[in-house]
Amino acid sequence: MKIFSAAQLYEADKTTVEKQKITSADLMERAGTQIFQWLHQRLNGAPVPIHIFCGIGDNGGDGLVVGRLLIEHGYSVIVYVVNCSDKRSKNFLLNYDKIKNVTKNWPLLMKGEDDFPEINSEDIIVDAIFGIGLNRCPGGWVKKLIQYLNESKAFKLAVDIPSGLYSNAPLEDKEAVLKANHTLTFQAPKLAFFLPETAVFAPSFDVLDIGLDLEFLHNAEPLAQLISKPEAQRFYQTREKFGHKGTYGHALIVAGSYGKMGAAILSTTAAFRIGSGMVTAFVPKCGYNILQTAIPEAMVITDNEEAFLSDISFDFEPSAIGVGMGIGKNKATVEALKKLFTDSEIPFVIDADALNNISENKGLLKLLPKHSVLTPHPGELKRLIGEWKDDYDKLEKVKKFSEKHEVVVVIKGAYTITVYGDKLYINTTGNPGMATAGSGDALSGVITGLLSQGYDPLLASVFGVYMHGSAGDIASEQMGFEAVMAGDIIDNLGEAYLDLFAQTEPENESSEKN
Ligand SMILES: NC(=O)C1=CN([C@@H]2O[C@H](COP(=O)(O)OP(=O)(O)OC[C@H]3O[C@@H](n4cnc5c(N)ncnc54)[C@H](O)[C@@H]3O)[C@@H](O)[C@H]2O)[C@H](O)CC1
Ligand SMILES: [K+]
Repeated sequence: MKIFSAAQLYEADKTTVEKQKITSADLMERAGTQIFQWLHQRLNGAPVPIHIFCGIGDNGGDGLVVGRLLIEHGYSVIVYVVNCSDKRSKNFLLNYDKIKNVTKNWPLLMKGEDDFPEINSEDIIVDAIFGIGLNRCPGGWVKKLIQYLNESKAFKLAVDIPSGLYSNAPLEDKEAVLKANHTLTFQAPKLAFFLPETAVFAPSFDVLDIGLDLEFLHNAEPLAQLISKPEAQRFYQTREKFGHKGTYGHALIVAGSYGKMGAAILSTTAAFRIGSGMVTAFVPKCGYNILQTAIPEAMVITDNEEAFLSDISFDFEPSAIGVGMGIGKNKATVEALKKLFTDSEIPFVIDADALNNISENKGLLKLLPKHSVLTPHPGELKRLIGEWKDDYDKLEKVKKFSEKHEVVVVIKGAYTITVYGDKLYINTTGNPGMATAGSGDALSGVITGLLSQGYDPLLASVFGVYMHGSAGDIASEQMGFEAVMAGDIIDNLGEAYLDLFAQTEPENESSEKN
């Protein structure tokens, strides 16, 4: 699924109206009707008080449509107009008139703090104050209203986007954004829903299809691509009936140091579980017995040093190399990396201490084979590219870094974002249970294992991140977030493959769950 900018959505809106020969009011009716249906299906006529806060633009217009339809269906509705300006939009005014046909209780005009209503915790708040047309940070009493609503324990449903959030620009004041419990967003999710500083305001959402012109949406270059099951299914490469272990490559995992041999075990196992034909672990001498005992399927080569890596030499041609998990920052290890990067022509997966060593010895970057995959968590990324002002600045810096060094960067987080040149791929699988030691080692093993099977570096990254997250989701469903350990993620990679094509009950809604 594509993520578009606010400007593109306005453009799509315009094209749709022209091509479908409808009015913009018709489109608003469609949007409002979708929101109404979502609520109606869940409330089923329950007499819960619904407070709808409408701004004076088209987001407010959507709120008025929802209000009218709810009133027509007998719900207990109070509509407020957050009267922050006289510049009411055409479709706001049209629906402001229409709502007066269905109720004697005209919308309440709010002009300041004195007009803030009492809201009980069992009530529902519908936030239709600002949508994607936000053009400045909410201030004055409107900001106070947003704060007042945030303090309420009532369920808060945002229309299109939580008010005060820009769809694709940095946050100015986190005190002036509505903290929605759920957001119903039109046609495509907004970039702000996926970035750490702003995602907290839209912790869950559904995408409502309002029938914007498909040709326009198909041809528009998105800000980012969202990776869910349908995309992952397309990435999957079928295993051949007559394949043999050589068909699926020979991955080399260069990992571990004294006290951190678990990292090597996790990456090696993950490379196997994602489908590598063969996996060799290259570890310091102290890891030999550990690896041979823990993973009998793996081959093991050792360094001359007992406790750290100093000379990474091997006598076969791996089809992919993952390096860095638990290797430490010994000087000799830096030299070993230099030689490894210089001698190899195939792209690497670079993780953990290999990233830290690169950050401290930037010359190593130039030695990296093109299309290598770097998998930093936020701390490692900061060491690599320096500080950033906000999430958007971070993405721009990573894009430049990716372009300059011709590498794929996997920014790990709640929504892991894979960056390649100016393209962004946002993953949708994964959960807080995966914030656990070794989860990153598992991911680097997964990506290395996919590379070894012939997935290209970008696909291996995007698909690997999806599969890793999906395995983590299956693990958490079985045991709860807290109990998940990295090994559980790896153990469920098989289930994640099965889940990829499992038959599921068809959804009877035109919405995408998240
Ligand atoms: N294209 C679509 O997908 C459709 C979107 N719909 C809805 O329309 C809104 C966008 O409406 P728009 O009128 O352009 O903008 P807003 O309603 O978000 O608000 C604009 C309004 O508010 C003023 N304003 C902006 N920021 C502030 C501020 N900080 N303080 C005070 N006033 C502010 C601004 O000047 C304007 O007057 C979209 O989100 C959807 O909900 C359609 O209904 C269906 C098609
Ligand atoms: K809103």
